[in-house]
Amino acid sequence: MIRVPCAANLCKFSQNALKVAGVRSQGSFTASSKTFSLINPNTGMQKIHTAVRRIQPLPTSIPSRFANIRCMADSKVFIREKPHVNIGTVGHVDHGKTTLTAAITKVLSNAGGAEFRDYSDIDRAPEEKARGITISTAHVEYETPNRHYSHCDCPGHSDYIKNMITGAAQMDGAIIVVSATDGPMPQTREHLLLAEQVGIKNLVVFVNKVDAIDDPEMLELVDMEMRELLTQYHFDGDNTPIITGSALCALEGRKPEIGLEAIKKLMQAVDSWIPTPERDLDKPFLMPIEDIFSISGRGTVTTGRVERGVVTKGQEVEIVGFGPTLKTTITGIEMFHKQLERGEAGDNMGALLRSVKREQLKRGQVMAAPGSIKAHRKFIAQLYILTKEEGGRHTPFQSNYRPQMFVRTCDVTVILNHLDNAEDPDAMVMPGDNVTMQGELLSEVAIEKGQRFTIREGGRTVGTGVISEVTE
Ligand SMILES: Nc1nc2c(ncn2[C@@H]2O[C@H](COP(=O)(O)OP(=O)(O)OP(=O)(O)O)[C@@H](O)[C@H]2O)c(=O)[nH]1
Ligand SMILES: [Mg+2]
Repeated sequence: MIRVPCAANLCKFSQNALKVAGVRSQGSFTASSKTFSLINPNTGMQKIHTAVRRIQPLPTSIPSRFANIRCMADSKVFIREKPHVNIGTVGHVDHGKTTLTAAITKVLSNAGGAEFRDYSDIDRAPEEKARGITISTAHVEYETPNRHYSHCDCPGHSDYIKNMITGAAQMDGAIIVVSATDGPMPQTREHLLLAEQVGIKNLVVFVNKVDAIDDPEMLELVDMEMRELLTQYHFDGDNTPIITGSALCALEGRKPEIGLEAIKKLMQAVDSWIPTPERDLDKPFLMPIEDIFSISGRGTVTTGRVERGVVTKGQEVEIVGFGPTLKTTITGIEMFHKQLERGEAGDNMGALLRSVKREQLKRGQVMAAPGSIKAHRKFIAQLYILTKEEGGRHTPFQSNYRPQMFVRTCDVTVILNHLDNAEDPDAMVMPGDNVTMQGELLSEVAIEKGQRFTIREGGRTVGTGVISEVTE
């Protein structure tokens, strides 16, 4: 059963259709609306369905793959499929992230691609519980002629840090806002560093508040400084689009040359410079192993939820983690007690394996397309350490800290140390800190750059992290 995160206003028919498809909404239903849309978080495809008496419009494969339901106010039947991209505004405090978010919705709402969201509406961000950590984020939705966007804006610096490390609202790209009056400031740098470490590859720069400067040379300076910084953090400093304008003017409908027009230019740059993320279905197959059974007369079966890619009966796979990689062939795929020819991202399936013994397998290994992932022992990660209030540690720790690391279905002891080139190798890591550390796992596990994980100690989560580099 999938729970639908947002409240949906759907009529009785849609409710039934969803029920049959195995989708459960947390919201209440009303009898007013006739169409609703489903956004597939894996493929980013958005489908708008019409509610009808018969429950046909929802194919049975929907439940595992669609997670969001949004109600469309009008009752016209239309199907729209646009690629979906997650972005956000980042940058130094007060540089205009929230004003820009509101301005984007205003400009796009005039073109029919958004619902206007007022500044106060966005800034009063709801608190989200992401893996036990409360993060304030506002999610705003809009679309350009080419793509559908979910846009995340956080109220405070620490919320950005948590959000980017936990991936509460994963960003495929971001708009970095920098005020023309100040130029890049400490949090501009910090967000660039974080963006790099969590694997965001493309950024667009918005130089804001140009209405408030008298000296146009200031703009050249900010442009130069931003390109230098981008290059320093391994972004494409030479070619990254830098748009100048005023979010406030756009929001207040003044000076269209730096208001409205700048926002249009910005969204064109976002459309073209931030690539559509590769769909999970197109990636090489990977399923973390949750459980292992041996079925007498048939062989060994592994179960789990397919994280990415597609697998078919007869396909060769590798079992990676805890010891040497094993090669085997999938001789059968089963879902809900039915034999199938293929499984794909989002499916919970069981795989019957050729000539592998139950004793050779372990929860925490992954089953993957050959050569697509390897087991490793050492890595560098960006970590956020929970505060006492967030259920984390009450006391700081130092190098040689040994919590349990949870990654996919695996848990393994990890030794965390300050980096070899750390300024102070004895430095304390305090609850609430954001630190870069190197980790050494006691057993080899399938990990890769960008992999998120949590660290736990005595049964409670004390931190969360993302791997920025695999070193050994
Ligand atoms: N003159 C001028 N002021 C602006 C512009 N954009 C935003 N501001 C003002 O700058 C201040 C900060 O704007 P916000 O949008 O709240 O900035 P923020 O980056 O979201 O700030 P935090 O969420 O606190 O980090 C507000 O007073 C805005 O009205 C602009 O284009 N021109
Ligand atoms: Mg803000």
